Amino acid sequence: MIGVVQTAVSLDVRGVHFAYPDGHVALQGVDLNVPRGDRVALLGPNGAGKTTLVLHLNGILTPTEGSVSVGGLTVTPDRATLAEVRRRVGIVFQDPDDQLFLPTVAEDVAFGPANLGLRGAELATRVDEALAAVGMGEHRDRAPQHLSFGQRRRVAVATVLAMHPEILVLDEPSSNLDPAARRELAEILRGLPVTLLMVTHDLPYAAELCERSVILDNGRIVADAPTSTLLSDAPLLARHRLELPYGFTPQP
Ligand SMILES: Nc1ncnc2c1ncn2[C@@H]1O[C@H](COP(=O)(O)OP(=O)(O)OP(=O)(O)O)[C@@H](O)[C@H]1O
Repeated sequence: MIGVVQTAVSLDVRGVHFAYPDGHVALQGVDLNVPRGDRVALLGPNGAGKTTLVLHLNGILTPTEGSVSVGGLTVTPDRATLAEVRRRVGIVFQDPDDQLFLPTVAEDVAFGPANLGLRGAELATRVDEALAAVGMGEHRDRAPQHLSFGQRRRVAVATVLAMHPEILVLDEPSSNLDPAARRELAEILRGLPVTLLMVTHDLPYAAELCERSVILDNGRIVADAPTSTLLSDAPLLARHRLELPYGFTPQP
């Protein structure tokens, strides 16, 4: 087992409402509890509120009503709490270019732990382990902008793993990956001993990686069940604009 994560803590979202400054109500009373070590897929149509919910998990957004806690720590907007929450919750955004901005892969991966105060051998070990976990060690001295999209996605995952997060949140990790890169990323994610929350439109990916799935629609959780149960419910999927690829049958 790779040594990049020490503990996994649970996520507790209670009664979260959120309205954007223009008044648009994006979340309308979301409850979601993820026990330690579980892997949960967050499904739902465009505009359902998935990214808005993710942005609450490390305090980028603050609920209008309700609360979010991470391993028992309630997310509040004060600096000390936010620093600890962001250490515990690592978010891999959909576009890796949002997370890569330094001249080399190794510098990008070192950036977060260096900000936590790590230096020298300890920092080097973090970088080596995170790059090894995503199979990108040999690319450490390359410029991120010269890598393929799938390689940049892996490096973005490494930048988050290097922080030793307890909860890993991924926003559409399989999008724009070729079939081999998609499968390899699934193998990497399956091997990580973290609590995992994955936003995805890729229902087979949810089935492959997550024992449980929730559907968010119109700012509300409308289903929460084992992934195979949920994906076998054709009327439920149709009601929430979710479609299985042709020929895919969920395995119990
Ligand atoms: N900055 C903003 N200001 C106002 N409304 C916003 C803002 N960002 C998102 N919204 C609205 O909030 C709702 C939820 O958006 P969100 O991006 O969370 O959906 P999503 O489920 O992630 O969608 P997708 O699958 O398309 O990524 C949408 O109706 C969207 O138009």
